[in-house]
Amino acid sequence: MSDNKCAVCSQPARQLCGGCKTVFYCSREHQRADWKQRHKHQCSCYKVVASDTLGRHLVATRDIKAGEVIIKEPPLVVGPKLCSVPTCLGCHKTLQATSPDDETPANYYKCSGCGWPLCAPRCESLPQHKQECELMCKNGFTSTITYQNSPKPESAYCVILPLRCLLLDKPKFEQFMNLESHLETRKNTPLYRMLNENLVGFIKQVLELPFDPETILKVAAILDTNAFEIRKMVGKVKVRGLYLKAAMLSHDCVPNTKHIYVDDDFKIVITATEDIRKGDVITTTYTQTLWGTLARRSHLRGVKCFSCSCARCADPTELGLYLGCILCSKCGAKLVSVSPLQDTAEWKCEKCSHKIAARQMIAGNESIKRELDGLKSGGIDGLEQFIAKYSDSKSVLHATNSHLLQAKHALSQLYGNCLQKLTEEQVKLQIRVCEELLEVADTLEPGITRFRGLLLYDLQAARLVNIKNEFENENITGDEAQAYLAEPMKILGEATEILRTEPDLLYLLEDKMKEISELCSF
Ligand SMILES: C[S@@+](CC[C@H](N)C(=O)[O-])C[C@H]1O[C@@H](n2cnc3c(N)ncnc32)[C@H](O)[C@@H]1O
Repeated sequence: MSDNKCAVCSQPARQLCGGCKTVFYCSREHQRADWKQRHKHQCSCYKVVASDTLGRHLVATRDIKAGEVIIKEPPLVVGPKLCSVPTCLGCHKTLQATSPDDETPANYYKCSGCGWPLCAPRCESLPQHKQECELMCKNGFTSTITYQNSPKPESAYCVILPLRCLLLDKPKFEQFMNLESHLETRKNTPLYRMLNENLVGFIKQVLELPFDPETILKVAAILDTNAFEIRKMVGKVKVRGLYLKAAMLSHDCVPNTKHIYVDDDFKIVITATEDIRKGDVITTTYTQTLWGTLARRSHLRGVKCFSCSCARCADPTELGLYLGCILCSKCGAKLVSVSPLQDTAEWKCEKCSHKIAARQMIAGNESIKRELDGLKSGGIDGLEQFIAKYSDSKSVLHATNSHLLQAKHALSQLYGNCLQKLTEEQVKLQIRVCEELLEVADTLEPGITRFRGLLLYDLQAARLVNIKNEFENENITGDEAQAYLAEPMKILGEATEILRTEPDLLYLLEDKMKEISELCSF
């Protein structure tokens, strides 16, 4: 006898909806009736399937249109990252100091129970903090985090999110523990040796909870494998959240969805960025689009414990963009890996017989990465110099090399924030850089992605400034300027449509629209 009940009459049922495979019916009649009334609006457009390469993953059960919401769900649990700047354990905003006056220096508000810094008394009683607070009070634990002028990441936060998982009610905890952990692979890493001391010690000795070390470490490993990094500009939120359905999304280096976080409870909304056909795998990315294959695969192995073999990773040319490649020192053609899914494979020139070893390639990449990382915080000048140096005809980097693209992306963002102050040359460079990045985005993050939306915006804004400059320099007439304005304005419409699906960017959109209407009023 089946335990499943008909969604219409609650009688025992065996017939499963073929679309979402989650709802049962006792008969065809009840299935048809329910479809018309309710289920066609609720039937999910994906199912969870398993394969040897991807493990459990999501597959589209029907054609999905770009812009369609695939999943919207609240988190099972939310909390600070393992090492986090002081963050409110109630509302999860990055903490602001209380306003100092003559008698009281700047400080954080501290929870009256456990002493962890919070925004204000109102955050003490929020449900996500209550249970852990009572437990810490009962065991006499008080946080020692203090206010610092320039807040630094605190590793003390590593205990909070795993503790919240351990405190989930039984059915939720069981669902959580059913997720992939890769615990055996993680156990011998420096991070897990640290967690074995600090996290296990805190849960067992300080809080005296009856969990064995294996379970505690598995909780941390499940979080590392499945949690999403939640970022919200408002309140500078930077925490982690675990979503049961979204955790089933597999990775692809050219994903077909994007996600945003909405409402105070950080619901995740997964949206298709392109049309997805019935039977296609629904994917997200766990890594950085602008990194080359060696860097992406090494990152995925380190943090997610698998070796990616997606179409982009398997292609020595990375879909024709050659992000991870350099130029041959002998003939100037491109050096590509002879076997991109083997990180130790040598790199060979596409034209001549020149070869270099993988370790040389890795060392070269690391050295340029260090140079670029040192510049990113230094502002416009450093990035301009880096781009000029590596765009030189003698450079080993080509226009779509990963390091150059990252520098161009960082520069386009800085330029975009001060467009009206740029020199005419800088405006022209911004146009070139945005055009190049857009070509890359069209291949690697196609469709209605945030990356494309912001680039379209910055490109059109730069084109408008350029038209204004040309008009002021009397290179074009007023009528010509008005005619030239038509195209950027049309493309701005497309950018606005994309960015409308990103509520976090709405205020940015308003600022940019104001700037653009000022630009157009010449
Ligand atoms: C967030 S979980 C996804 C759900 C998981 N597959 C499961 O069965 O529970 C991430 C894990 O899925 C697997 N995975 C996801 N994308 C993959 C890919 N492109 N290739 C190989 N494994 C992948 C890896 O084991 C990874 O650590």
